Amino acid sequence: MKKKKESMKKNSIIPFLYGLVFIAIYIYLRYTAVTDGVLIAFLLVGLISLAIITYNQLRTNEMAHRNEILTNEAVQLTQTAMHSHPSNRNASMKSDTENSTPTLFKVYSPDNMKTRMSDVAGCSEVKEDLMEVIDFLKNPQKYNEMGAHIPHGILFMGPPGTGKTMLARAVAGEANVKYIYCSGSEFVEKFSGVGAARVRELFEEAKKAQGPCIIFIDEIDAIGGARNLSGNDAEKDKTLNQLLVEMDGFEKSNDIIVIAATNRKDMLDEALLRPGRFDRQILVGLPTKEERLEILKVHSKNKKVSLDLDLESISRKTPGFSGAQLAAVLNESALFAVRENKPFITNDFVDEAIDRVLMGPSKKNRKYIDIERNIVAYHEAGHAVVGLTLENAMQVEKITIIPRGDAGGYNLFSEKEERFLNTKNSILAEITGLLAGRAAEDLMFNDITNGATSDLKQATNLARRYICQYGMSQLGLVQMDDVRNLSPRTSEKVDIEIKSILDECYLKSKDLLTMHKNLLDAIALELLDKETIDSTQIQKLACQYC
Ligand SMILES: Nc1ncnc2c1ncn2[C@@H]1O[C@H](COP(=O)(O)OP(=O)(O)OP(=O)(O)O)[C@@H](O)[C@H]1O
Ligand SMILES: [Zn+2]
Repeated sequence: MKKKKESMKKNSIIPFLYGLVFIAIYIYLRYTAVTDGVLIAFLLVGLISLAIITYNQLRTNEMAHRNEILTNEAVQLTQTAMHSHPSNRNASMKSDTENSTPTLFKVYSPDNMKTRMSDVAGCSEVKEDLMEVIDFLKNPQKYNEMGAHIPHGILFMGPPGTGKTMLARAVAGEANVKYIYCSGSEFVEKFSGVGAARVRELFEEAKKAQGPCIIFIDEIDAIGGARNLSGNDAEKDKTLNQLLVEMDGFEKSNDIIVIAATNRKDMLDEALLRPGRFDRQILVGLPTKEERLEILKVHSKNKKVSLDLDLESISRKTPGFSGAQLAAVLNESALFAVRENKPFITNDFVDEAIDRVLMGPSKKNRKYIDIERNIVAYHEAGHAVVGLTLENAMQVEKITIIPRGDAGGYNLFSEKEERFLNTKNSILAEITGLLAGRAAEDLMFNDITNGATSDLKQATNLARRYICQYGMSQLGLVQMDDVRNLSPRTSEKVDIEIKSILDECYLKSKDLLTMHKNLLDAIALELLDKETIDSTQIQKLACQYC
């Protein structure tokens, strides 16, 4: 309240001063040789501008007051939510509403940082990179004496769930330093200056440590997105500017390290990536097969697993899974075991859990009429036949017609061998495989369903990347990644090219299905009988009918 009165007092000084200056000039003019007309004009202009200034000041006062009330409410709500969440028991949330703008970050003392590098499986190169940072935090004087500068800003880039937060916590845990967590989205506010004030307070909190400290900003893209040229988002720009100011203000001897994480580096403002800011950028990508195995080992350590649980085979069946998804698979399997009253997690539970994590819960109670069941069986068999017969296609691990999430059924594919590069032929094979479900429906029933919606979406996106990112199409060696920069003519050309690739792949899949019609029938009939078939059964049918 006191603060509000003070700011109102400060704000009313401006019209008051303006009024004084105005009266002084009027008196001066009155006693000099100006005409009455000039005097009246001066009087009018002066009074109108005084009215405008006073009105603006009153509005600013009102906005600041509303702003304060709303942010106080927001803090109270978040505090309630955080205290009711068990994972936040160790975290203390700052909310100094009396003296400054409320903040929404969590401060952890070194004793509360239990995560270690050994808890993070895989990412050995990333961990190696971070060892130097940990050493600096442990012995800053060693580096300062040598005149060596350690980067104060580190940017983790990579898909969700790949362990970025875990790595930041592990750095703080290993170095035994204070850790402050916040999410970029918490700085996004409608009201002028609130986000910037929160950034200031975040850095003040870090400086309080009077020693090494880590600030982790998750989802930095929420504040660090490219600044708005149209000036529509002035509040967000102010917040980002404040972050830049704070980072530029680091002294050489300062031992605060800011780690930020993003899934969208392309969205970030260039200014953030300049030297002295987030100049060490580390890619935390999806795990390889070996890394998936290591992650599975870490997460199965504290679980009751059967002796024959084949982690190797699970890692093979889960290409593209993040660490978080793998952790979820093992957790889901444990839940299945409890539900079924079994003493251990078995391979069957894990298979079921992979399906669940990938496609959502099964909908066994969803009843198909017979014709729909037939269509789904042929649709899935269509995907499988192309996978089995087309060179460069992925290996089929499992096919099911048990509906899950939005899907009527699905194929689980694995990589024949782990590759880091996609060839032109393997991309075309993937598009052909994606369109094979629709092709089988058309071929067998002379009609088509909306069951291929997600296949078409994936195929179209892949074809677009083939043209616009990889430069593999007839349009040649061009990068047209940013659709916003395409002229209408080029856009049209891209659309025509996408259609031509999809049409070609569709014809190819229809040809393959016609050629291997016996295999298609055999897989569809087996699916209608058993609902789910695994790789051994699939291989058997393939040998018999190919
Ligand atoms: N390399 C890993 N080793 C062990 N566990 C992992 C690994 N990567 C992810 N996990 C598991 O996934 C969970 C989520 O990981 P984390 O929050 O660190 O991911 P993130 O990259 O920060 O995700 P987001 O981008 O969604 O914030 C972790 O708590 C952990 O259980
Ligand atoms: Zn499909």
